[in-house]
Amino acid sequence: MSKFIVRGGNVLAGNVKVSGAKNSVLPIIAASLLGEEGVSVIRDAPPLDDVMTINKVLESLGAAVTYDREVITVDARQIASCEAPYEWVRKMRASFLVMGPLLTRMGFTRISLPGGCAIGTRPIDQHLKGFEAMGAEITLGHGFIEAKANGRLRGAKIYLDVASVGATENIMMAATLAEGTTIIENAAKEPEIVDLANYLNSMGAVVRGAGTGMIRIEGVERLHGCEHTVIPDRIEAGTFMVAAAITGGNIFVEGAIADHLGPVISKLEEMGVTVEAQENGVRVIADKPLKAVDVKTLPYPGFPTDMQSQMMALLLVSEGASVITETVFENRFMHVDQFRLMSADIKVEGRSAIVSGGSKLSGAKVCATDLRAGAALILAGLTAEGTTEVSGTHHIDRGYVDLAEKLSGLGADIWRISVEEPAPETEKVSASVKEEIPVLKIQPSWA
Ligand SMILES: CC(=O)N[C@H]1[C@@H](OP(=O)(O)OP(=O)(O)OC[C@H]2O[C@@H](n3ccc(=O)[nH]c3=O)[C@H](O)[C@@H]2O)O[C@H](CO)[C@@H](O)[C@@H]1O
Ligand SMILES: C=C(OP(=O)(O)O)C(=O)O
Repeated sequence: MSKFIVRGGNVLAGNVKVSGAKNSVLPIIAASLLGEEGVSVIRDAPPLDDVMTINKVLESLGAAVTYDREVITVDARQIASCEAPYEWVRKMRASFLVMGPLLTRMGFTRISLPGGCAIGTRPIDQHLKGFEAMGAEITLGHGFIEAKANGRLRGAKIYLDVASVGATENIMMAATLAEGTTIIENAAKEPEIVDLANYLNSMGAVVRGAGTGMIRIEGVERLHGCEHTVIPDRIEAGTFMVAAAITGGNIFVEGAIADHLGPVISKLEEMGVTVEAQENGVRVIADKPLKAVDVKTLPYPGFPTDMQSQMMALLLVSEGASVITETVFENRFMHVDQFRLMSADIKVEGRSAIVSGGSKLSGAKVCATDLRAGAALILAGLTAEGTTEVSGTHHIDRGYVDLAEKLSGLGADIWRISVEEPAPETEKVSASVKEEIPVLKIQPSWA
């Protein structure tokens, strides 16, 4: 177990490079199960714990997977099992994305129910509705879902009740090998959907309209491996943009695609931050006091829910009161209690949080309740008075590559310590002090 230790007060400046997008690479790795011929080569695959998990899922299904210096190869010519084991699906909901590829290619799949998580119940009804419309028989029981196709899946017209990212991806993948045409209406429009569609098309699929609310897929007989480079992670980029703003800094976020970050850039500009879109990235300069703004999360192209907690950290140090409304997940304010430990003044009323900004945050011992909450607490720690200790780092490692190293490269006083486990709260504190180590490149356990 480990913790991040952050000493607040440094102004961040310099250049930071964004890694490949977690939310692109995960469905893309799942999609590589569709390749009956050849091998897939996926470049700019970030060394994240989630990537390790989905690679393990593929291996458990019989695919051969290698990972070397951000390049993944997947040889899925032989599939030995159609069952995604509980131990992996429990760790990461995106494991459920192997369902569409397995069902359409193998005609059968059995997968553990992903269940809820810290940010909401996260049902999968829209995924299943899509598979059923394509002719699959779905059975649920004993914590598993079984899906069976009698022959090939059939193309269908599917209207999603919510523009779900995962359901759009799962159905799109299933439709690539279905007989005939599938149309997904009210499809999610996220850049990661477009990246997946580009990958599928490179495999020989025929997917049109990705990035709009209507996606049309013409089924083909077979798909093959291909080469693909994953898009930069817009949420990691947004997190560094907030790091610049919260410390009054000047950061060039290399690789950030301004087009993917429209609402985040707009909100930062409304607050008084200067954002310059450049050819290979985005420069963020914060040289004046920040103004409070209201934020409402929405599906893309609205403000991303995955940036909500980081934005809350920023609004805590801005002048005035702001209202943050979370419309995507029903329980994504778990970080509020942790911010309160840092002397934040936030009231939650239903789906809205009223943030009273302008007072100095104080360093405290806090815990990441989910991935983005962890990043947000680190951001708050960068500006807080004194030292902040952030535990729950396993959440952060799911989605950020070398976060402490990248921030310290920009001048932040942040490092990671290992902590002995298990121990009662009081003992953990002394362990953390005892085992302080300088910033070093933390290798993922599987590298
Ligand atoms: C690996 C990945 O890409 N994760 C992202 C993906 O998650 P994920 O794909 O799980 O998110 P969805 O877009 O599916 O969820 C959005 C909303 O739809 C609801 N819903 C979803 C499916 C369904 O069958 N029924 C249903 O009601 C969910 O409970 C949620 O309230 O998009 C989210 C929303 O941008 C992001 O926060 C996650 O980082
Ligand atoms: C919620 C997130 O991811 P996941 O869907 O993988 O839990 C996230 O990236 O913030």
